[in-house]
Formats: sequence, structure tokens, C-alpha cells
Amino acid sequence: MYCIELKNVVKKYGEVIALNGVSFNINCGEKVALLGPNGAGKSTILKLLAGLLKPEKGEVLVKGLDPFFIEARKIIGYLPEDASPYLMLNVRENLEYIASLRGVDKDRVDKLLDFLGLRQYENTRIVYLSKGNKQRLALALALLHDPEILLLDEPLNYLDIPTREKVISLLKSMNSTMLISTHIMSIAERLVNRAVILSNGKVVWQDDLTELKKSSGEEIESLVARLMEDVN
Ligand SMILES: Nc1ncnc2c1ncn2[C@@H]1O[C@H](COP(=O)(O)OP(=O)(O)OP(=O)(O)O)[C@@H](O)[C@H]1O
Repeated sequence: MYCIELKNVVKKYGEVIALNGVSFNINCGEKVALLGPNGAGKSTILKLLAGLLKPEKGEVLVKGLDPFFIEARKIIGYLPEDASPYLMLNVRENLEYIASLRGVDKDRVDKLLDFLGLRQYENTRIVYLSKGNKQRLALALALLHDPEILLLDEPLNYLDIPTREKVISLLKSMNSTMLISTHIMSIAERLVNRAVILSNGKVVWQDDLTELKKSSGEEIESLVARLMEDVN
């Protein structure tokens, strides 16, 4: 069984066709980058997999389950593009609240506070956090239950360089199945083995990034840009 499966998925927002027959699979334990120009449909795919949207047509499965099911939600960690934790709570309260819902030990909250450099902000309300620190908290919330399946929308947005490096090492060390949407190719190259490239709501290319680089000899950034443009 695949850990992530999309079969001929069509998703519309009113008249806008965001996804037009998208199919791809991800094996359990695999780390895959979701690449594509602005508006290609990357965030929509992650929202469908997180159970926040339903497709008009086709099937979206997480370990064979509809992501709307509680059993699926338990094993998913989702970092939205512009995460909005509970604004009236402070950093620790946000983490402890989600930890209690997920049945996670409070030690894990402390570990993540330290790892992500949030200790000094633990009593700060979200409205007073910088964008980077809000992103650190959003990452902590997605990672809290050590999820089997991680859906990350631009995980390194707003983070400073040392924190980026820490997060990259952490993600690399995890055994979770990951689907990571990013515009930063160097990060995709360091984190994943395979990429799925979307354009205009369709998969236009998917394969092993190392093989692609080897076979073309071109810099990966320009190669991927060309793959995206060829179909526009
Ligand atoms: N809530 C919405 N209402 C209407 N249209 C939407 C909505 N959300 C997304 N869209 C449209 O759906 C398409 C896909 O959007 P999506 O956010 O999935 O793209 P993306 O690849 O994540 O883009 P980006 O790289 O710019 O974040 C775009 O045409 C976008 O304008």
C-alpha cells in the first residue's frame, strides 16, 4: 500500500480549476518535493491530503484512508503555508493544547521548544511573535506527535539560516513519509530523493532528482525551471 495516493484528482474553486486530473503515489518512508510555478496547485494538494478540502473528482488516500477520517488525521502532520496558531494563546499554551488533543507527553513540548529556539518566547502570545518565530511554532505543532506522514508547505519560510539548517537536519533524520512543497531547489535537493512537478494543475514531470541531474549535467535549478516552462 502507498502512504500517499492521488488518483485522477480534480479540484475546483468555483470556476477556477486548481487541479485537473492529478495522479501520483508516494511509498511509505519516501521524501518527495512538490515543485511548480505560483498557482500550479501545490497548496491545494497538501490541503486535500490534510483533509481540509474534498476533491470534485478522483481519490485522495493516506495509507488507504480518506484524509477526512480521524484515523488518517492521527497520523498526519500538516504545516500550512501561512500557519495561524491560536492567536490569543501563548506559544506554550498552543503546544500544550495540541499535545493534549493528540495525547502527546508534555516532555515533547519542552524538547521542541528547546530544539526550535522557542524557549525564550514560551510565554509570548502569538500576536506578538515575529513571522519566523510563528513559523517555528507552526513547525513544532506539525511535528508534535512525530507523525508518520508529514505534509509541509514551504517549511523553511521566514526562518533564519541556522534554524533552516537545524530543520533540514531534523527532517532528514526522520523516517516519516514527507511531501514538501517548496520554491527553493537547493532545499529540495538536500531533503528529498524524488520530485513531482506541477504546472497548471497537472503533473508534468516526476522522477528521481539525482538521476535527472546526472543525465542532463545541467544545474538542477535551471533544469527544473525549464521543465516548468516547457509546458506553460
Ligand atoms: N480559496 C481559493 N479560492 C479561489 N481560488 C483559489 C483558492 N485557493 C487557490 N485558488 C486558485 O487555485 C490555483 C492553485 O492554487 P494553489 O494555492 O494550490 O497553488 P500553489 O502552487 O500552492 O501556488 P504558490 O506557489 O503561489 O503558493 C490558483 O489558480 C489559485 O489562484
